[in-house]
Amino acid sequence: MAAAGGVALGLGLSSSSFLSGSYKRSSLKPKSSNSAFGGRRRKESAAGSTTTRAAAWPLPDDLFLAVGVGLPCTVMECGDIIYRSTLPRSDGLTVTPPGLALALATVSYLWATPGVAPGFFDMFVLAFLERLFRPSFRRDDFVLGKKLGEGAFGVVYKASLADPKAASKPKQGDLVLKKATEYGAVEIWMNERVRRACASSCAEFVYGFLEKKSQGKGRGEYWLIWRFEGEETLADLMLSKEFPYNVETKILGEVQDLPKGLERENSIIQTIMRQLLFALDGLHSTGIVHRDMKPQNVIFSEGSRTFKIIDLGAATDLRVGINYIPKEFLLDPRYAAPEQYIMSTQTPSAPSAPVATALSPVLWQMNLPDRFDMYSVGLIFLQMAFPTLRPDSSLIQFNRQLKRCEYDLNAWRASVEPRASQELRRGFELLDLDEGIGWELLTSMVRYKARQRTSAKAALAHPYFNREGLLGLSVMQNLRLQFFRATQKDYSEAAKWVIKLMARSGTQTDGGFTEAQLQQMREIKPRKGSTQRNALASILRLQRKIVSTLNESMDDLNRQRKSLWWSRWIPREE
Ligand SMILES: Nc1ncnc2c1ncn2[C@@H]1O[C@H](COP(=O)(O)OP(=O)(O)OP(=O)(O)O)[C@@H](O)[C@H]1O
Repeated sequence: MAAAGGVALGLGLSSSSFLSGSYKRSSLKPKSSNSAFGGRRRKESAAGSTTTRAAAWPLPDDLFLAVGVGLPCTVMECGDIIYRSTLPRSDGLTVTPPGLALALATVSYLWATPGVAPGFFDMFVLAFLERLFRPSFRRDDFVLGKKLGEGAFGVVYKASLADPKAASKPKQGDLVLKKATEYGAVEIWMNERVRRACASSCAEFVYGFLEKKSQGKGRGEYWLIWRFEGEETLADLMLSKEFPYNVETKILGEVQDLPKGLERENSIIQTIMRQLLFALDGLHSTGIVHRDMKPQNVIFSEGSRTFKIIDLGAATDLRVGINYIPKEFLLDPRYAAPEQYIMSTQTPSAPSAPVATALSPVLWQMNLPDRFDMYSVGLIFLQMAFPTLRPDSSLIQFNRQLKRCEYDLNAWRASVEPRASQELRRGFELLDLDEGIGWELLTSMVRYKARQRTSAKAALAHPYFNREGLLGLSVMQNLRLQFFRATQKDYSEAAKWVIKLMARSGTQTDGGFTEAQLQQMREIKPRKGSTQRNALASILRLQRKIVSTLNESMDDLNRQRKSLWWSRWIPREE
């Protein structure tokens, strides 16, 4: 009966692995050379097209038992059933070109911005560990100092620890405390995410907690704690007449031994821009879009001598779909890009966090949401170069002018340059240094179409940040510049040109398109009166309605699911 037991165990295994098991060769001796088990033939089509194979044993009472299912030997390697040496080796992986391509594609997808694999690691390992070792604080642990600011999302104070000697509390030094009135939990999540993914991009976050209301009624308040980075924001520094020289000493620790002038100012602005883009690239690479980039939200960190980003209250984490609501409208009109939404309005609200993470590279590539911040940084660059555009009123006026020029900076320049003031002309001169490389970078950021704007990573690789300017570019850097220029071109103009060309040369006999046909291609409108067309239109309308209803119900479901998911991460009341 040992054989019967063995057969039962062997169900579903291929005959090769089956035979390398506990059978003794003698007990399996076939009666004929082409039948593995003698007595019965395998149920296998001659062409090998069937995948079902029956194997049976003669048992003592001529009883046949057990059926195995496996691939036919025409498909898989079975080897000679008697001599093991002829069986295929089971020593591991065979690398094939399609397999390798598939593996590479999978790895690139998992690591493409904003990063599916790092996202899962962050969500299920790092965030979990951080929660275990999180220190605990209460509002009473701090003494509030002067008010630093009050915005739409809360009140910010300078603060210090009530008992600096207390164990398990953060190191000495001043802190910043924010009592969040809105989106407190989201801001805590964002800051914790940034601390794990790109700590140097933003002000150092210490902790966030939920404090019960003193009377025990209501939801309680969220408090956020950061290390105090410094007294001045970029906005404060830009207000000074000394800008950008007032930043030079802060960044370098000393004044450069150079005469004051455009070259020196340009190199200081370059350093500020590099630091800003570096910080922003850190956020974008991890799937966070700030949505409120402005000089007021860039603080100079005295400790690291760099500019850091603050105020993640309006930020959105597209890796896990947190605070991402397509219909939401959150922006500062002075610095906001012309598009109202960072994601297409056709995109439904993000699904549950793990699903959102898995799909995030697709959504990111479809919408390029980071380009919203790039427009704002472009405006900061513009304000640094043109002192006249620094006051709010001038920036608002500039925005109006740019809108009139259809967001084309070159058109704006052409309209203002002939009657420009001395100060405005100086700004153009600064950006025109090194064959206009600064102007080129600026125009690649401030564009109407998000897709045509450069990313923070590409901007950092721009030759503007090369110290010696264009003349000092190596062959590789020159190639990179050519590539950058090629990717920045507006190909819609080229498409229009091709269409025009086709119209001119096209005739029906030549097989080309006539002007009338092209017009039809441009605006395909349904003709009236066709019953077939009307029926098709009704079906399409119905289909659209079903899809939008489904999306809305999915959104509702996801909102409920997400609120459950959220409760795991939001700090509980202390
Ligand atoms: N880590 C920090 N170190 C030093 N100062 C800080 C820090 N964080 C915030 N500040 C100061 O507090 C001010 C307000 O901070 P923040 O912008 O985060 O608050 P807010 O309530 O969201 O304000 P708003 O809505 O106006 O942007 C900042 O302008 C800055 O001067």
